[in-house]
Amino acid sequence: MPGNNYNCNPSTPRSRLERLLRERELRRSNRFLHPIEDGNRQAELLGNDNFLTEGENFGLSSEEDFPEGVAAAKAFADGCEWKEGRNPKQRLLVVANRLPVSAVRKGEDSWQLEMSVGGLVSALLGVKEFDARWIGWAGVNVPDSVGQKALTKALAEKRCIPVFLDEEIVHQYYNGYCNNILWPLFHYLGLPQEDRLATTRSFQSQFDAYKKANQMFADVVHKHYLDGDVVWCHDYHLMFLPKCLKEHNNKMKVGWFLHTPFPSSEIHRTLPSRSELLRSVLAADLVGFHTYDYARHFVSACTRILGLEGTPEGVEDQGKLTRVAAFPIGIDSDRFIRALELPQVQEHMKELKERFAGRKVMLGVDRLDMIKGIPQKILAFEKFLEENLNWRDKVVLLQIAVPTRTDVPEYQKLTSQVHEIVGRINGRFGTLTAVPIHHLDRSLDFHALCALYAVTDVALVTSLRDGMNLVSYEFVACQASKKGVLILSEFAGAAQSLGAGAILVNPWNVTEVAASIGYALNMPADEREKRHHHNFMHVTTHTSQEWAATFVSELNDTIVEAQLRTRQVPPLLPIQVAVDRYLQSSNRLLILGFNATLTEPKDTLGRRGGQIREMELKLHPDLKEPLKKLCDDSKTTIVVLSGSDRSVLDDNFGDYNMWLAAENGMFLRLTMGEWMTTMPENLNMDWVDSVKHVFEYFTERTPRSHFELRETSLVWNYKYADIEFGRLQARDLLQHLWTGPISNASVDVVQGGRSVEVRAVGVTKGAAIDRILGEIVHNKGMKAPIDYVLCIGHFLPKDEDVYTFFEPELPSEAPPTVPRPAAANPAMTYVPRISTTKSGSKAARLKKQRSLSTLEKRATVHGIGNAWRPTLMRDKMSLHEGSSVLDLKGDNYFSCAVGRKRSSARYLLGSSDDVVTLLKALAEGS
Ligand SMILES: O=P(O)(O)OC[C@H]1O[C@H](O[C@H]2O[C@H](CO)[C@@H](O)[C@H](O)[C@H]2O)[C@H](O)[C@@H](O)[C@@H]1O
Ligand SMILES: O=c1ccn([C@@H]2O[C@H](COP(=O)(O)OP(=O)(O)O)[C@@H](O)[C@H]2O)c(=O)[nH]1
Repeated sequence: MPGNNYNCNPSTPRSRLERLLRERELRRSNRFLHPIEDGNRQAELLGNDNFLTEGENFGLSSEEDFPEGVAAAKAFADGCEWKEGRNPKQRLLVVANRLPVSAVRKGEDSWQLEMSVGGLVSALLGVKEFDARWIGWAGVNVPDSVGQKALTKALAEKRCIPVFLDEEIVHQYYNGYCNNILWPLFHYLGLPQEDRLATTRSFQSQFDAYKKANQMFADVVHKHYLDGDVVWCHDYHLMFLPKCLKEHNNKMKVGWFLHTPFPSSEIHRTLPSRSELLRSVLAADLVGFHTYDYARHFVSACTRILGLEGTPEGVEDQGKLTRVAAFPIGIDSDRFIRALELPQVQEHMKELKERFAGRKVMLGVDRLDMIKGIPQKILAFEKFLEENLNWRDKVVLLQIAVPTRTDVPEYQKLTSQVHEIVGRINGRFGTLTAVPIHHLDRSLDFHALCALYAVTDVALVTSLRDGMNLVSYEFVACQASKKGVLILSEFAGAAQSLGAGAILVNPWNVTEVAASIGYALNMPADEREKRHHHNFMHVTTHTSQEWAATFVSELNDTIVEAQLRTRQVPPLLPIQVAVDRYLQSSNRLLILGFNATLTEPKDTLGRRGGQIREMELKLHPDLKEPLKKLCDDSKTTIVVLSGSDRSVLDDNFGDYNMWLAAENGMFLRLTMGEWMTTMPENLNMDWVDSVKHVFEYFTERTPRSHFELRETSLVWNYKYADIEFGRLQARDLLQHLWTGPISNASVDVVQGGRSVEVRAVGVTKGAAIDRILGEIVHNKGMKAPIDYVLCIGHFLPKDEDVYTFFEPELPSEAPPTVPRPAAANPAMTYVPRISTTKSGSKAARLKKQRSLSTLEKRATVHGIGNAWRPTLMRDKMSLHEGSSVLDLKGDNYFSCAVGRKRSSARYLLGSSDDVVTLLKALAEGS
């Protein structure tokens, strides 16, 4: 129980930032307090070079440790603080396509396990803070159960759990969808160009295999999952996994991290399965990227492609927030630093120095992948040799090109291409005893790699795109004595962290890279030292341990924050209760919004394709019948309260027996009667023309935006425009309005999700309902109090006062009553200012609406109606006998927000389809 380990403390961090700062301090002091323990762990690890024995490595250790990140997160969550010493490690299920070990079959039931190559594996090897298990594919097809059983057992010793994928799935999912479609696309190489038709044809079957494979990973997770585990999904192979996991168990803590770049939304939108993949990832609680740019691209794809809301925190869909943030990965730098002290590494270094004595060593270490820019690198080196005769026998380029994804044709082509260029250059510049390029199509073991890093003068990383590139980090970690130079592609994520110390290049610019090689080789010692120092500090402080601890602790926080948010979300409307109470009541009032309450719900496609159709507001066809029935019930009064103008309400509801309140309640009519205005007197509308001018300007300059000129307000709507451009334009528009046309005007500016509305002060639904209610009570000559109110709408926050209007001041308070009014005022004490107007031109109506209704005149004559008062008239209202207009008995009030999660309404309904269900039930019941 977390509670046992924590102690409530007033200094408990209250905010995320505060907690992260606290955690950082804890981590630092822990490093200082437990250096030996840490050293032992390294020695243990290094003693088993490149191999994982039980209980060591990537957080798979069984030894107890100091789980600061988790403890602090829990402390934050519980409002308590980590108390003392040791705490059980948090269980972590790491799910990645590739296991840290790949299996080679040695017999029917015997297996040899080899270290897998790649940055993802390297980084996760450094994660030691957790009680982790790794779920993934062992890189081999095991069709027989004997083999599967034996391999499962062998892997269990490394705390690895296999997912068995057959050859066909691997072909379609890994070689096909992952490495031939997603990988090039995410690295800006586009969808496969050659054999386009074949690709298009095979696309669907590959995507199906991708989903199937993800489900297979999910099935294994379910088998091993225990309550409270954190499930951390990795990379583009498993974008479908968060959805599979959450569908099975919504309580699971799920994080997803992408190790590659996430491209601009313009690239992502070319992918046929673009929306499905984004939605699946959004099922996670926390989504992480290496850099802020990738995170920004992802959020932008969600807003542009899915039409969701991007916030500084992440992506919001119907009140559900998926947090999106940047978590730059690092390496286990100590592991490299310590390795350099080992005798076998020193021996390697000596050999290398002797072998290349008198020549400067340049190094490239990459998987043989088109994103790594190996041909570009070699061509730049060739150019350097061409232009610098004096360096030809004084420099050597060692290129380690680790074979990868060899079943994918693009990779096979790349291999031949690189071989061809290397051969040509060596033929051109080589001598009988030496060649300028040593190209190795193989991987090196850890010690050989460390030695190579340490003797290198210039490391050359020319990735065309790269999620991070850990080779550059490893090189820096091994250069404490040599202080060599790093030439780094500006398109690698690492450029954002090591950019200050490295020489940044555009790998496509061969001339620039060649010149940088010259600059690096000739760089004076003091400049090298300064640059190295800067990068070394970064690499040794931003480690893979920090990366994982931060991600997991943020994930824990995100879940706690989501729980807090959920607690603030009103519950769903208990439809049956609302119906039962309705049936038991005798004087009911139903206040219904129009847009998104009584209209048909719009799906995303409709939003993109049906602007014209959608802009014309139409009553949900399924509502016609129940609404008619409810309107004809003498015990029920219905008001449609909308921001729309009168003609829209006339068109949709003219045939029903109900009250229409247009323009946020500023105009009112019983469908049998004429329009009246409830507008406050002296409503100053002088600002309208200048605001209209500004709205016109922005509408012209924002494609697919439009504006509505209403009598009491103007609305500029950019719902259908490019969302980011729309927001920028809205910001400009507001800035312009505030400093100009409305700087002194008595207006309210209401910002909707995708709209800006300017209204005269006092034009809110809440203020209007007060006056509308008065008019209804008067018009009906109500004798008995209203004993049931149902108020449903998709109202903007500014208009939510309509929900609170009917709430009692205090929960236990009796409904408002007022003393019996004076005889001089026979009807009631409320003072509506209502005047009749007829439909006509807007200008004509604007003039007419100022005339007074009989009711208003009467009130004025009695000396109480001169001005509209913003106070709650509800509290002053009473019936003839002095009893209150409202007698809701506390519980007979159902306020309900449709399609919103944050609301002051008592209840929620998902969409207007739920409104249909409810109104049908009310109609049927009565
Ligand atoms: O598993 P493979 O198909 O053999 O590929 C190896 C790995 O390549 C990619 O690595 C990425 O992760 C690194 C660490 O975050 C990052 O530095 C690098 O820029 C990326 O390319 C891939 O994302 C991994 O899933 C693969 O395992
Ligand atoms: O012969 C080799 C060459 C590379 N690597 C490792 O492969 C990883 C490459 O990671 P990087 O992030 O640079 O790129 P990725 O291959 O993941 O795209 C680094 O940790 C290297 O140490 C290795 O173990 N043996």
